[in-house]
Amino acid sequence: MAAAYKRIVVKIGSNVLTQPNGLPDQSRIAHLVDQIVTLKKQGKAVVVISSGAVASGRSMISISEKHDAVAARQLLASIGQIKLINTYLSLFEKHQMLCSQVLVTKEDFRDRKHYLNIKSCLSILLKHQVIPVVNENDVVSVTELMFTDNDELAGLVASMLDADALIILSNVDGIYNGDPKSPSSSVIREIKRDSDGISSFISTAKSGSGRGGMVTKLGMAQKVAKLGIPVYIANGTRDHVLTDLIDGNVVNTYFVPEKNTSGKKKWIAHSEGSATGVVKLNEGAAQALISGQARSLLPIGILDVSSEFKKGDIIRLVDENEVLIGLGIAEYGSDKAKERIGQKGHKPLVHYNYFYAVG
Ligand SMILES: Nc1ncnc2c1ncn2[C@@H]1O[C@H](COP(=O)(O)OP(=O)(O)O)[C@@H](O)[C@H]1O
Ligand SMILES: N[C@@H](CCC(=O)OP(=O)(O)O)C(=O)O
Repeated sequence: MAAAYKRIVVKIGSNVLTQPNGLPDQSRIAHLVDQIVTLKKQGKAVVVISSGAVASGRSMISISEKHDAVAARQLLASIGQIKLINTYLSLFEKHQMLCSQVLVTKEDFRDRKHYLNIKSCLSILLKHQVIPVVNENDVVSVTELMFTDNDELAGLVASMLDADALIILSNVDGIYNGDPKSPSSSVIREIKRDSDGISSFISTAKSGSGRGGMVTKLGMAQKVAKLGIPVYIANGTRDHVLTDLIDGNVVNTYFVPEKNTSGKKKWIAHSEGSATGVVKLNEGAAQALISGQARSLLPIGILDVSSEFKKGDIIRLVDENEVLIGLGIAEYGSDKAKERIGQKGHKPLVHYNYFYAVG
């Protein structure tokens, strides 16, 4: 099955690219590039989401403790990203292949127009057989404007490109059912929508230079699988991991995909940050929307419209207890929605084609 994938997003964590002493691991990067080249030669399009700018920078300059953490990260990423991308460039050039640098911030995905701009940028690169090497632009992304980590960015890119698979390479074989270092723990081989209790196995411990840890990997992987894309977490420090994974020969955690969803739903799923309005639903409407059936939100199910929005905006739909149940595109603005609260006979505020249930 995996051998049939045509478009693959590969996320490489900082720890995969860094030696225990913090210096970039040139031979590992070279080995990963070799494997990506093999996949390219099999006719697959590959997009790389590569962390490692800060870790690379750390190997090049020492900075005193007195600088604040944000400024230090900017300095390290600014120096390190150029080093990192140069490493990729020279390695791909040895195989007569072109890679490119795509640096993004959360802001670049803030609305549909910006989202489509990035999508068309990646599409033209792929059309020209270029391997995009994407990273967050850490020099300008600070604090609340940042992605949680590159796992979030990778999930967004895989969804945006409707990838056939997302492969997350970290420094562990997958998600363990306990402490990964304990001999009594083993890798959970398959995670489905109804797999319970996985998060209880995950500690907030991170590897040396990682940012989000396994918690964000799990959340993101479940979301992407729910949108219809298979996700794999595997060990990027193992030899031949990418090619073996595609051939089905390596230990990993596999997230079973659900039914594939439309491009617009995938965009909505990743747009919570750009939602404007909040609409509160009664129990019946909330249940109907999360039932998994094709149900639209009619005004009769609305209890309250608590902030302004325009037609076409992404809005948050919450239940009676203010718990977020989903995101949707508003078919009309908040003024009309307020006038129609609790009334029959009006068109839906959110059509089911443009609703994404968060649970
Ligand atoms: N149950 C678990 N299974 C696997 N890894 C876990 C688990 N709980 C916590 N972790 C930690 O998550 C780390 C990987 O996340 P992270 O440090 O963000 O890596 P990356 O740099 O690849 O993004 C592992 O090195 C491990 O220490
Ligand atoms: N953008 C940062 C990486 C942030 C990040 O998410 O790191 P990781 O958890 O190792 O994937 C960098 O290039 O250093």
